[in-house]
Amino acid sequence: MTSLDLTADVVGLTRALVDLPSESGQEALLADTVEEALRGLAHLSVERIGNSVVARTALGRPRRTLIAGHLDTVPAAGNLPSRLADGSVHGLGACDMKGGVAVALRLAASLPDPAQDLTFVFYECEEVEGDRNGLHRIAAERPDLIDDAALAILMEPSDAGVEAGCQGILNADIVVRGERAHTARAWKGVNAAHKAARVLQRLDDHAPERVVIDGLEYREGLGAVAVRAGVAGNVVPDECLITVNYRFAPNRSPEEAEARLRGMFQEYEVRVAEAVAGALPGLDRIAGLVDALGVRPRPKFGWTDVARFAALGVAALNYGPGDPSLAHTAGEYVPVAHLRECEERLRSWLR
Ligand SMILES: N[C@@H](CCC[C@H](NC(=O)CCC(=O)O)C(=O)O)C(=O)O
Repeated sequence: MTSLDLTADVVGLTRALVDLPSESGQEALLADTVEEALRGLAHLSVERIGNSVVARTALGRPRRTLIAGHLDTVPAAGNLPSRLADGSVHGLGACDMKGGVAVALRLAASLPDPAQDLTFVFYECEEVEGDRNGLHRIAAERPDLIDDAALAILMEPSDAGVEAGCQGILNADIVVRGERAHTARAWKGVNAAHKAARVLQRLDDHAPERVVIDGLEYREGLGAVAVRAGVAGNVVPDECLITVNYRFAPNRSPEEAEARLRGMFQEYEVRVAEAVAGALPGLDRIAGLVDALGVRPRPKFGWTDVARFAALGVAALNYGPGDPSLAHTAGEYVPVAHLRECEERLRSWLR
Protein backbone atom coordinates (compact mmCIF):
# COMPACT_ATOMS: atom_id res chain seq x y z
CA MET A 1 0.00 0.00 0.00
CA THR A 2 1.25 3.52 -0.83
CA SER A 3 2.10 5.60 2.26
CA LEU A 4 1.25 9.27 2.55
CA ASP A 5 3.90 11.56 3.95
CA LEU A 6 1.92 14.22 5.81
CA THR A 7 5.08 16.22 6.47
CA ALA A 8 5.58 16.60 2.71
CA ASP A 9 4.66 19.76 0.86
CA VAL A 10 0.93 20.20 0.15
CA VAL A 11 1.57 20.05 -3.60
CA GLY A 12 3.21 16.61 -3.46
CA LEU A 13 0.46 15.45 -1.12
CA THR A 14 -2.27 16.63 -3.50
CA ARG A 15 -0.60 14.74 -6.35
CA ALA A 16 -0.27 11.58 -4.24
CA LEU A 17 -4.00 11.76 -3.44
CA VAL A 18 -4.98 12.30 -7.09
CA ASP A 19 -2.84 9.31 -8.03
CA LEU A 20 -4.87 7.08 -5.69
CA PRO A 21 -8.10 6.80 -7.73
CA SER A 22 -11.25 6.85 -5.59
CA GLU A 23 -14.41 7.12 -7.65
CA SER A 24 -17.50 6.99 -5.45
CA GLY A 25 -17.87 3.49 -4.03
CA GLN A 26 -14.19 2.67 -4.59
CA GLU A 27 -12.56 4.66 -1.80
CA ALA A 28 -11.28 1.70 0.26
CA LEU A 29 -7.61 1.98 -0.74
CA LEU A 30 -7.52 5.75 -0.25
CA ALA A 31 -9.36 5.45 3.08
CA ASP A 32 -6.84 2.77 4.22
CA THR A 33 -3.96 5.04 3.22
CA VAL A 34 -5.41 8.11 4.97
CA GLU A 35 -6.22 6.06 8.08
CA GLU A 36 -2.69 4.64 8.25
CA ALA A 37 -1.16 8.12 7.94
CA LEU A 38 -3.42 9.58 10.65
CA ARG A 39 -2.83 6.68 13.04
CA GLY A 40 0.84 7.64 13.01
CA LEU A 41 -0.02 10.97 14.73
CA ALA A 42 0.04 10.66 18.54
CA HIS A 43 -2.14 13.74 19.15
CA LEU A 44 -5.14 12.30 17.27
CA SER A 45 -7.53 9.49 18.10
CA VAL A 46 -8.68 7.83 14.90
CA GLU A 47 -11.91 5.96 14.10
CA ARG A 48 -12.91 4.18 10.89
CA ILE A 49 -16.55 3.96 9.80
CA GLY A 50 -17.00 2.23 6.45
CA ASN A 51 -14.60 4.01 4.14
CA SER A 52 -14.63 7.22 6.18
CA VAL A 53 -11.98 8.21 8.70
CA VAL A 54 -12.47 10.54 11.68
CA ALA A 55 -9.51 11.91 13.65
CA ARG A 56 -9.96 14.03 16.78
CA THR A 57 -7.85 15.90 19.29
CA ALA A 58 -8.98 15.73 22.93
CA LEU A 59 -7.25 18.66 24.59
CA GLY A 60 -10.22 19.84 26.66
CA ARG A 61 -10.47 23.15 24.81
CA PRO A 62 -13.74 25.08 25.26
CA ARG A 63 -14.44 25.08 21.52
CA ARG A 64 -14.13 22.52 18.72
CA THR A 65 -13.82 23.09 14.97
CA LEU A 66 -14.44 20.33 12.43
CA ILE A 67 -12.65 20.21 9.08
CA ALA A 68 -14.07 17.84 6.48
CA GLY A 69 -13.29 16.66 2.98
CA HIS A 70 -14.76 13.90 0.87
CA LEU A 71 -12.45 11.21 -0.50
CA ASP A 72 -14.47 10.31 -3.59
CA THR A 73 -14.43 11.76 -7.08
CA VAL A 74 -16.75 11.63 -10.07
CA PRO A 75 -15.74 9.10 -12.82
CA ALA A 76 -12.39 9.56 -14.58
CA ALA A 77 -12.28 11.43 -17.90
CA GLY A 78 -8.83 10.49 -19.19
CA ASN A 79 -7.40 12.82 -16.54
CA LEU A 80 -5.02 10.53 -14.64
CA PRO A 81 -2.23 10.46 -13.51
CA SER A 82 -1.72 13.88 -11.92
CA ARG A 83 0.61 16.41 -13.45
CA LEU A 84 2.06 19.72 -12.35
CA ALA A 85 1.86 22.40 -15.03
CA ASP A 86 1.34 26.17 -15.20
CA GLY A 87 1.43 26.53 -11.42
CA SER A 88 -1.40 24.04 -10.84
CA VAL A 89 -1.93 20.39 -10.02
CA HIS A 90 -4.06 18.82 -12.77
CA GLY A 91 -5.97 15.56 -12.62
CA LEU A 92 -9.12 13.78 -11.51
CA GLY A 93 -10.36 15.27 -8.24
CA ALA A 94 -7.54 17.84 -8.01
CA CYS A 95 -10.17 20.58 -7.65
CA ASP A 96 -13.11 18.56 -6.23
CA MET A 97 -11.60 17.94 -3.78
CA LYS A 98 -8.27 16.27 -3.23
CA GLY A 99 -6.57 19.66 -2.95
CA GLY A 100 -8.86 20.43 0.00
CA VAL A 101 -8.23 16.98 1.48
CA ALA A 102 -4.47 17.56 1.20
CA VAL A 103 -4.78 20.89 3.05
CA ALA A 104 -6.85 19.22 5.80
CA LEU A 105 -4.31 16.37 6.14
CA ARG A 106 -1.46 18.86 6.40
CA LEU A 107 -3.34 20.70 9.17
CA ALA A 108 -4.08 17.43 10.97
CA ALA A 109 -0.37 16.57 10.98
CA SER A 110 1.04 19.98 11.82
CA LEU A 111 -1.22 21.24 14.63
CA PRO A 112 -0.51 19.06 17.68
CA ASP A 113 -1.44 21.87 20.09
CA PRO A 114 -4.17 24.00 18.46
CA ALA A 115 -6.10 26.75 20.24
CA GLN A 116 -9.34 24.81 19.69
CA ASP A 117 -10.00 21.09 19.70
CA LEU A 118 -10.11 19.77 16.16
CA THR A 119 -12.05 17.04 14.36
CA PHE A 120 -10.97 15.93 10.90
CA VAL A 121 -13.41 13.94 8.76
CA PHE A 122 -12.38 12.28 5.49
CA TYR A 123 -15.47 10.61 4.08
CA GLU A 124 -16.79 8.45 1.27
CA CYS A 125 -19.53 8.82 -1.36
CA GLU A 126 -20.29 12.53 -1.35
CA GLU A 127 -20.83 12.68 -5.09
CA VAL A 128 -23.70 10.17 -5.16
CA GLU A 129 -27.13 9.57 -3.57
CA GLY A 130 -27.39 11.04 -0.08
CA ASP A 131 -28.01 7.71 1.70
CA ARG A 132 -24.55 6.46 0.63
CA ASN A 133 -22.79 9.59 1.90
CA GLY A 134 -20.16 8.82 4.59
CA LEU A 135 -21.19 11.78 6.73
CA HIS A 136 -24.79 10.53 6.60
CA ARG A 137 -23.56 7.19 8.00
CA ILE A 138 -21.41 8.84 10.69
CA ALA A 139 -24.34 11.08 11.71
CA ALA A 140 -26.55 7.99 12.01
CA GLU A 141 -24.07 5.64 13.74
CA ARG A 142 -21.71 7.94 15.68
CA PRO A 143 -23.20 11.45 15.90
CA ASP A 144 -20.98 12.07 18.95
CA LEU A 145 -17.99 12.23 16.60
CA ILE A 146 -19.32 15.24 14.71
CA ASP A 147 -22.10 17.02 16.57
CA ASP A 148 -19.95 18.63 19.28
CA ALA A 149 -18.28 21.09 16.87
CA ALA A 150 -19.11 24.79 17.03
CA LEU A 151 -18.11 25.23 13.39
CA ALA A 152 -17.60 22.92 10.42
CA ILE A 153 -15.32 23.89 7.53
CA LEU A 154 -16.02 21.96 4.32
CA MET A 155 -12.90 22.06 2.17
CA GLU A 156 -14.99 22.08 -1.02
CA PRO A 157 -13.53 24.13 -3.89
CA SER A 158 -14.45 27.77 -3.35
CA ASP A 159 -11.62 29.63 -5.05
CA ALA A 160 -9.79 30.00 -1.73
CA GLY A 161 -12.66 32.20 -0.57
CA VAL A 162 -15.73 31.53 1.53
CA GLU A 163 -18.86 30.21 -0.15
CA ALA A 164 -21.79 30.34 2.23
CA GLY A 165 -24.74 27.95 2.49
CA CYS A 166 -25.59 25.78 -0.49
CA GLN A 167 -28.47 25.15 -2.86
CA GLY A 168 -30.83 22.19 -2.60
CA ILE A 169 -31.10 19.39 -5.18
CA LEU A 170 -34.12 17.64 -6.62
CA ASN A 171 -33.79 14.75 -9.10
CA ALA A 172 -36.92 13.57 -10.87
CA ASP A 173 -38.20 11.78 -13.98
CA ILE A 174 -40.86 13.40 -16.12
CA VAL A 175 -42.80 10.62 -17.80
CA VAL A 176 -44.06 11.25 -21.33
CA ARG A 177 -46.51 8.63 -22.57
CA GLY A 178 -47.34 7.52 -26.12
CA GLU A 179 -48.72 4.40 -27.71
CA ARG A 180 -46.79 1.49 -29.20
CA ALA A 181 -47.17 0.55 -32.85
CA HIS A 182 -45.17 -1.15 -35.61
CA THR A 183 -42.89 1.46 -37.20
CA ALA A 184 -44.12 0.24 -40.59
CA ARG A 185 -47.54 1.62 -39.55
CA ALA A 186 -46.29 4.43 -37.27
CA TRP A 187 -49.49 6.45 -37.83
CA LYS A 188 -51.29 3.89 -35.66
CA GLY A 189 -49.22 4.80 -32.59
CA VAL A 190 -48.08 7.90 -30.66
CA ASN A 191 -44.32 8.42 -30.45
CA ALA A 192 -43.43 9.31 -26.84
CA ALA A 193 -39.88 10.33 -27.87
CA HIS A 194 -41.32 12.92 -30.25
CA LYS A 195 -43.75 14.22 -27.61
CA ALA A 196 -40.83 14.61 -25.21
CA ALA A 197 -39.69 17.54 -27.36
CA ARG A 198 -42.46 19.62 -25.73
CA VAL A 199 -41.02 18.96 -22.28
CA LEU A 200 -37.50 19.73 -23.46
CA GLN A 201 -38.68 22.95 -25.07
CA ARG A 202 -40.38 24.03 -21.85
CA LEU A 203 -37.16 23.36 -19.95
CA ASP A 204 -35.19 25.31 -22.53
CA ASP A 205 -37.59 28.27 -22.30
CA HIS A 206 -37.54 28.28 -18.50
CA ALA A 207 -35.68 31.22 -16.95
CA PRO A 208 -34.31 30.00 -13.61
CA GLU A 209 -34.84 32.35 -10.67
CA ARG A 210 -32.19 34.31 -8.86
CA VAL A 211 -32.87 34.54 -5.14
CA VAL A 212 -31.09 37.01 -2.87
CA ILE A 213 -30.55 35.88 0.73
CA ASP A 214 -28.41 37.89 3.18
CA GLY A 215 -27.14 39.89 0.19
CA LEU A 216 -25.96 36.73 -1.64
CA GLU A 217 -27.54 35.89 -4.99
CA TYR A 218 -28.28 32.18 -5.41
CA ARG A 219 -28.89 31.16 -9.05
CA GLU A 220 -31.32 28.33 -9.50
CA GLY A 221 -31.02 25.82 -12.31
CA LEU A 222 -33.40 23.34 -13.91
CA GLY A 223 -32.49 21.11 -16.82
CA ALA A 224 -32.63 17.66 -18.40
CA VAL A 225 -29.67 15.41 -17.61
CA ALA A 226 -30.91 12.26 -19.36
CA VAL A 227 -33.53 11.30 -21.95
CA ARG A 228 -34.48 7.64 -22.27
CA ALA A 229 -36.87 5.99 -24.70
CA GLY A 230 -36.82 3.00 -27.02
CA VAL A 231 -38.27 -0.45 -27.25
CA ALA A 232 -36.77 -1.85 -30.46
CA GLY A 233 -35.71 -0.58 -33.84
CA ASN A 234 -39.12 -1.34 -35.32
CA VAL A 235 -41.40 -0.23 -32.46
CA VAL A 236 -42.84 3.25 -31.90
CA PRO A 237 -41.86 3.97 -28.26
CA ASP A 238 -44.73 4.35 -25.82
CA GLU A 239 -42.71 5.97 -23.01
CA CYS A 240 -39.94 8.54 -22.72
CA LEU A 241 -38.36 9.44 -19.39
CA ILE A 242 -36.75 12.83 -19.05
CA THR A 243 -34.57 13.03 -15.96
CA VAL A 244 -34.29 16.56 -14.62
CA ASN A 245 -31.93 18.03 -12.04
CA TYR A 246 -33.32 21.06 -10.20
CA ARG A 247 -31.00 23.25 -8.11
CA PHE A 248 -33.16 25.30 -5.79
CA ALA A 249 -32.32 28.26 -3.58
CA PRO A 250 -31.65 27.51 0.10
CA ASN A 251 -34.76 29.35 1.32
CA ARG A 252 -37.00 26.76 -0.40
CA SER A 253 -37.82 23.45 1.24
CA PRO A 254 -37.59 20.23 -0.80
CA GLU A 255 -41.42 20.06 -0.64
CA GLU A 256 -41.71 23.55 -2.10
CA ALA A 257 -39.23 22.68 -4.85
CA GLU A 258 -41.21 19.54 -5.66
CA ALA A 259 -44.47 21.52 -5.81
CA ARG A 260 -42.88 24.02 -8.20
CA LEU A 261 -41.68 21.27 -10.52
CA ARG A 262 -45.04 19.49 -10.47
CA GLY A 263 -46.77 22.82 -11.15
CA MET A 264 -44.60 23.33 -14.21
CA PHE A 265 -45.37 19.88 -15.62
CA GLN A 266 -48.95 19.38 -14.44
CA GLU A 267 -50.05 17.28 -17.39
CA TYR A 268 -47.24 14.73 -16.90
CA GLU A 269 -46.44 12.16 -14.28
CA VAL A 270 -43.46 13.41 -12.24
CA ARG A 271 -41.48 10.79 -10.27
CA VAL A 272 -39.24 12.39 -7.65
CA ALA A 273 -36.18 10.25 -6.92
CA GLU A 274 -34.42 12.47 -4.37
CA ALA A 275 -34.96 15.93 -2.91
CA VAL A 276 -32.38 17.32 -0.50
CA ALA A 277 -32.55 20.67 1.30
CA GLY A 278 -29.81 23.24 0.89
CA ALA A 279 -28.49 25.44 3.70
CA LEU A 280 -29.04 29.12 4.39
CA PRO A 281 -25.84 31.17 4.41
CA GLY A 282 -26.02 31.84 8.19
CA LEU A 283 -23.49 34.67 7.89
CA ASP A 284 -23.86 35.70 11.54
CA ARG A 285 -22.73 32.24 12.70
CA ILE A 286 -19.64 32.07 10.47
CA ALA A 287 -18.58 35.72 10.88
CA GLY A 288 -15.59 34.93 13.14
CA LEU A 289 -13.73 32.87 10.54
CA VAL A 290 -14.91 35.01 7.62
CA ASP A 291 -13.51 38.14 9.33
CA ALA A 292 -10.24 36.39 10.18
CA LEU A 293 -9.84 35.29 6.56
CA GLY A 294 -10.66 38.81 5.39
CA VAL A 295 -12.84 37.61 2.52
CA ARG A 296 -16.29 38.55 1.25
CA PRO A 297 -18.61 35.51 1.26
CA ARG A 298 -20.12 34.35 -2.01
CA PRO A 299 -23.04 31.94 -2.51
CA LYS A 300 -22.38 28.20 -3.01
CA PHE A 301 -24.29 26.90 -6.01
CA GLY A 302 -23.45 23.20 -5.70
CA TRP A 303 -24.86 21.07 -2.87
CA THR A 304 -22.39 20.40 -0.09
CA ASP A 305 -22.47 18.88 3.36
CA VAL A 306 -22.89 22.32 4.96
CA ALA A 307 -26.56 21.32 4.56
CA ARG A 308 -26.03 18.24 6.73
CA PHE A 309 -24.24 20.27 9.38
CA ALA A 310 -26.97 22.91 9.28
CA ALA A 311 -29.51 20.14 9.93
CA LEU A 312 -27.37 18.98 12.90
CA GLY A 313 -27.36 22.55 14.23
CA VAL A 314 -23.63 23.04 13.51
CA ALA A 315 -22.64 26.30 11.76
CA ALA A 316 -20.77 25.49 8.54
CA LEU A 317 -19.14 27.07 5.51
CA ASN A 318 -17.29 26.08 2.36
CA TYR A 319 -13.67 27.16 2.20
CA GLY A 320 -11.22 25.37 -0.05
CA PRO A 321 -8.74 25.59 -2.91
CA GLY A 322 -9.81 25.37 -6.55
CA ASP A 323 -12.33 27.07 -8.82
CA PRO A 324 -15.71 25.37 -8.24
CA SER A 325 -16.66 25.86 -11.88
CA LEU A 326 -13.90 23.35 -12.76
CA ALA A 327 -15.43 20.68 -10.52
CA HIS A 328 -16.54 17.58 -12.50
CA THR A 329 -14.76 18.75 -15.68
CA ALA A 330 -12.14 16.69 -17.50
CA GLY A 331 -9.70 19.57 -17.27
CA GLU A 332 -10.01 20.17 -13.52
CA TYR A 333 -6.99 21.52 -11.67
CA VAL A 334 -6.11 23.28 -8.44
CA PRO A 335 -3.69 26.22 -8.31
CA VAL A 336 -0.65 25.72 -6.09
CA ALA A 337 -1.20 29.27 -4.76
CA HIS A 338 -4.68 28.27 -3.48
CA LEU A 339 -3.29 25.18 -1.75
CA ARG A 340 -0.67 27.21 0.06
CA GLU A 341 -3.00 30.08 0.90
CA CYS A 342 -5.72 27.85 2.37
CA GLU A 343 -3.21 25.86 4.40
CA GLU A 344 -1.46 28.93 5.80
CA ARG A 345 -4.61 30.92 6.58
CA LEU A 346 -6.34 28.07 8.33
CA ARG A 347 -3.21 27.17 10.24
CA SER A 348 -2.79 30.69 11.58
CA TRP A 349 -6.49 30.86 12.58
CA LEU A 350 -6.39 27.47 14.32
CA ARG A 351 -3.07 28.03 15.98
N1 LIG B 1 -26.02 13.80 -2.79
C1 LIG B 1 -25.80 14.82 -3.81
C2 LIG B 1 -24.39 14.97 -4.05
C3 LIG B 1 -23.97 16.05 -5.03
C4 LIG B 1 -22.88 16.92 -4.55
C5 LIG B 1 -22.25 17.81 -5.58
N2 LIG B 1 -21.47 18.82 -4.93
C6 LIG B 1 -20.52 19.49 -5.58
O1 LIG B 1 -20.23 19.21 -6.72
C7 LIG B 1 -19.79 20.58 -4.81
C8 LIG B 1 -18.85 21.37 -5.70
C9 LIG B 1 -19.42 22.72 -6.08
O2 LIG B 1 -20.22 22.83 -6.99
O3 LIG B 1 -19.07 23.69 -5.47
C10 LIG B 1 -23.31 18.49 -6.46
O4 LIG B 1 -23.72 19.63 -6.18
O5 LIG B 1 -23.70 17.88 -7.46
C11 LIG B 1 -26.68 14.47 -5.02
O6 LIG B 1 -27.81 14.18 -4.76
O7 LIG B 1 -26.31 14.51 -6.19
